[in-house]
Amino acid sequence: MSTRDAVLANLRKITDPVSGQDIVSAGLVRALNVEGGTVRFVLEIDPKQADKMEPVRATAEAAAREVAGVETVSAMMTAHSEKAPPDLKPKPKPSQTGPQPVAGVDRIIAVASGKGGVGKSTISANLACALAAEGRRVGLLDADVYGPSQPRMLGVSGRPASPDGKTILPLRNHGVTMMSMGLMVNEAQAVVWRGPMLMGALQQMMNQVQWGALDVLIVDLPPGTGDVQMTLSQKFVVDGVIVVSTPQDVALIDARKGIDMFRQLKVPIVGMIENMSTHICSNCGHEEHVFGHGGVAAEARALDVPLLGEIPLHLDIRVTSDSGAPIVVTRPDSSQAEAFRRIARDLVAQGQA
Ligand SMILES: Nc1ncnc2c1ncn2[C@@H]1O[C@H](COP(=O)(O)OP(=O)(O)OP(=O)(O)O)[C@@H](O)[C@H]1O
Repeated sequence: MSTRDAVLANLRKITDPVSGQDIVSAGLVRALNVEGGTVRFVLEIDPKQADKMEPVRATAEAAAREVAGVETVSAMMTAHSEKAPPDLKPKPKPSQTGPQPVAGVDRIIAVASGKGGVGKSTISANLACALAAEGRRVGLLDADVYGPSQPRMLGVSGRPASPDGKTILPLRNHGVTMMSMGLMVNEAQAVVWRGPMLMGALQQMMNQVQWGALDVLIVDLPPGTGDVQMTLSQKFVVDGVIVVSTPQDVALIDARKGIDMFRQLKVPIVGMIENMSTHICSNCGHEEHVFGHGGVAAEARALDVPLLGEIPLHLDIRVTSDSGAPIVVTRPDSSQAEAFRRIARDLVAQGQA
């Protein structure tokens, strides 16, 4: 029996609590894909049943893992669609193993940081919205499984649908097409994810999400130099990476490590952005250098990479991000928004985005 048939046989032993049938006969198992020891599939469910179905997903994952030769399993849940026919055909193996482009996507720009909490997601969201305002067709993939924040920042929620069982429909707001790994996995599960599962999920996000025709896909990476960064750079043609840092020494040391890694992976460095550069008091407009100022500019010079811009630390940037409409959308004429918009315009002018 092939691994695929053995996986299906095990999945047939699991009952769908909604229909009472086994989950394969009930048509819940979609996009089953076996590649070497890695098994991936989607459980297509009614979003109202998400809580009830989470144990089923976990059981299905465990059942697939019991099959001899299977090392890693990733099962995701997507919203149910009445029209979807079951799709259990194996996908053709990619002919090449080097970095691949993503269909319909002109450029992929990653946004990285060495350290967490330096504002990488805030910058990704604002840049995406600013590029959309410049008329670019923009996608934003939140690849930060450990702390997905783009659904909150762009004000979208709900589980993405999969109308054909093969592709996943992204969400859209503020002119940006968005998908987050956080919308597919629950956070408690994501924190224990390791290399192969992350790799599988990232590949699914890049290849199975219907991005449509995009001028640029921005990938908001997790902080640091881990599996997601490596997989993205090795499996996909990443046209450039933007490294975000605060001016503090600790953040800069980690940013330098990040730049070293991307250089080794042969990903071009688009430049660095200094975030929380100066603090502007929202009451009196007084400027203060809370984390020092100019540290990133000096580091960029030392590393011979461009400094793309400096974003002030301002309460409105945080409040607008937290409320689901980034500052470039809510207050496009403010000086804070202008800091992002200038970077976006420069990226367009340089042909980067
Ligand atoms: N320039 C800024 N001014 C004010 N607040 C900011 C600024 N940049 C980011 N923040 C706030 O700092 C917090 C961390 O930002 P964000 O989530 O973007 O960081 P991150 O680097 O993506 O973090 P993580 O590593 O956890 O993914 C958020 O509450 C955000 O609103």
